[in-house]
Amino acid sequence: MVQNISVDASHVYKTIKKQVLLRDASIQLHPGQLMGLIGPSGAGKTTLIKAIMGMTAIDSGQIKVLNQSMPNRPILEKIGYMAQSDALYNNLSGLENMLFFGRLLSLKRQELLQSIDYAAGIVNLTHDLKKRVSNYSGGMKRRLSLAIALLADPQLLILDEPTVGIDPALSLQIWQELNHLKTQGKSIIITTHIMSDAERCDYLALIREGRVITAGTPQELKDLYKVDSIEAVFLAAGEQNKEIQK
Ligand SMILES: Nc1ncnc2c1ncn2[C@@H]1O[C@H](COP(=O)(O)OP(=O)(O)OP(=O)(O)O)[C@@H](O)[C@H]1O
Repeated sequence: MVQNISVDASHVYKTIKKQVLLRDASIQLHPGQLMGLIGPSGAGKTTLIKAIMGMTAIDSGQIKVLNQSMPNRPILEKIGYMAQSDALYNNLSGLENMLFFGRLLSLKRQELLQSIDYAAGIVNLTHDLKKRVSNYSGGMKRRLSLAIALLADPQLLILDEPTVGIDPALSLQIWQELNHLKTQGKSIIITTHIMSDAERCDYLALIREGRVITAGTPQELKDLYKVDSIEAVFLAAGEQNKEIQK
């Protein structure tokens, strides 16, 4: 029987110009689960998610998304991706951006318009869609990028730092929607430096120097390191990793 795994990355290595960006990195994610990748800046979180999507070639290891080996173009279309920096057209309005990116999807016009309506509502941009993106704040641009990632109703959502620059009330609203998407069997990967976001993940993978140094539910990790916050887990796991490297 084929196992139902949304993301199965195993023993992934990636080196660029002699710098090892990923070393023996493995993560697994099942339908309906949300995983948070946390780790210091430059640890390899973005590299890992790009490898998962097949956007960056790996040296060795295996990556499967929705049971298919990556890279795989039809599978890539089932992934909603929000990059760390917003890839938006500043001279177009929010709506025009959504129409542009939406047209790259195989949706009928009516379906696309409904999707735009839904996604703009989730991120609270419905009343700003006619404004030019050059007049958006940083947080509004992040929200528009998230709405674009949601357009295809993707099976897998990959969000690189989704709540940066977003105020707490809206961040809560976005979390409610992510939790709702999970109940529909969607899988979600986020990267974050925000500890309150990390606490909301079903699973966390702590990444340091390209390695997944520890993984588990937030509670499992706190129990494992006998601490009461993810911040403390992060520090304790980092110290332990340094000892192992010596
Ligand atoms: N195309 C590239 N060429 C050379 N080095 C790269 C390339 N892409 C990433 N790196 C390096 O790989 C390392 C990991 O980068 P990555 O963006 O994956 O980190 P990150 O954990 O996502 O960091 P942050 O939290 O700051 O976003 C960094 O040292 C970065 O400089």
